[in-house]
Amino acid sequence: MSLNLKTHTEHFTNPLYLESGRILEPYDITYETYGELNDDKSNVIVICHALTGSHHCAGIYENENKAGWWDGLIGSGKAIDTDKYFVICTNVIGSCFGSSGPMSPKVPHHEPYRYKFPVVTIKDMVKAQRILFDRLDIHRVHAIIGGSMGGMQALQFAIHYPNFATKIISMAATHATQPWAIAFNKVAQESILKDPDFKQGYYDPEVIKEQGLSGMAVGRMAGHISFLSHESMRKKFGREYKRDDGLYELFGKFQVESYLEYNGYNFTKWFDPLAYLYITKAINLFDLSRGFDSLSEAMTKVTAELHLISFRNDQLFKNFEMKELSDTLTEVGNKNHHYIDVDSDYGHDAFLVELDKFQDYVSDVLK
Ligand SMILES: CC(=O)SCCNC(=O)CCNC(=O)[C@H](O)C(C)(C)COP(=O)(O)OP(=O)(O)OC[C@H]1O[C@@H](n2cnc3c(N)ncnc32)[C@H](O)[C@@H]1OP(=O)(O)O
Ligand SMILES: N[C@@H](CCO)C(=O)O
Repeated sequence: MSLNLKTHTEHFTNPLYLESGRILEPYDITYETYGELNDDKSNVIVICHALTGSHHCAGIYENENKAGWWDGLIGSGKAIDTDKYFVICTNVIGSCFGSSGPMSPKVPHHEPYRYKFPVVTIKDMVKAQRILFDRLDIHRVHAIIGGSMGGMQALQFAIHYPNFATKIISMAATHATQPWAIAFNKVAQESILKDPDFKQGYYDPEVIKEQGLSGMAVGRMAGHISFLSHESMRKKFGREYKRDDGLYELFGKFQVESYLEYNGYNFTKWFDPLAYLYITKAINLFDLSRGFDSLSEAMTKVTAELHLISFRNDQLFKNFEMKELSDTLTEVGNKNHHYIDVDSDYGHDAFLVELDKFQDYVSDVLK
């Protein structure tokens, strides 16, 4: 069957009350759907994206050759089967792919918000999605699935909207962002802020897309180190040197250097620097226990069937962080959660790359 990919943007004029006490008003949410909604609306699956992801998680747009970021997992006959399920993925607020973010026009003068955009949290991102689903007249879903920051959103749904999803799968995430991950984000943030072409937030986005922003490129290189692992880099690149570069040229490159350079500079052509600052801030602030006396108290709210998936060699959100969450659920008497540690060397981005290692698990959970 056809994927039935549709992209939409909804405009909201009611205030969105944020965790910080600030208000976002008005705001837009861009989202994508795949498959068909059934008559009793019982076949909805929500997908939540990571730091630099977007609502485009499956299929290929006309005139493009790159598929959505979880295309291997979502589609006709795939683990998240769009012949059966109606899949929705929204772009989070604070991002740069259609939903309101720091470069969106601020009413009444319609100049971009830039630093005037409020800090948003993962809880705010989830709240905005919940408001969208209300508008779509969807009040309960079969499952919510996400990886990395998407996994954080899935967990936030589990404690703040416990009756919204029957099943929740959170992978490559944590219950609270740890200093190691905040440190990598700090390198990226500082590199962006200190780049003179960032112009203290008053850059021209078209110029950045054209010329790149070396600060952001360097920050993203640090990010890539945290998304891979010692083992996967060794497997991917070894000590291989770029063929055309002389070994004793100062700027001759190892393949790993070439990889970081390519992905760092390429990134600045498709992602907005202010959105990177805002979303990394949201990730840093993530702590499921905020607003509760403890993580244990937060976990007592969970009623959905909850699946926690870690990746053995994830260097960003270590596998034991998910185990801690699983142990806490057990301690508070939750009998409806499952934890698996996927045997993978790849590192954090295994949830994007090594689909074969967890797709059967996902499809079994959804049955
Ligand atoms: C989850 C979400 O919500 S979406 C976020 C997903 N997107 C990102 O993380 C953006 C960055 N992209 C990536 O890191 C990767 O493309 C992944 C993780 C998505 C996929 O990884 P892989 O399939 O293993 O791709 P790989 O890492 O080999 O290649 C990535 C790019 O580096 C390039 N590359 C690989 N090796 C080298 C090298 N030695 N020198 C230069 N470039 C290289 C590839 O050609 C590819 O380029 P392209 O993106 O223009 O096609
Ligand atoms: N590499 C992915 C996951 C990061 O957590 C991204 O950039 O969104």
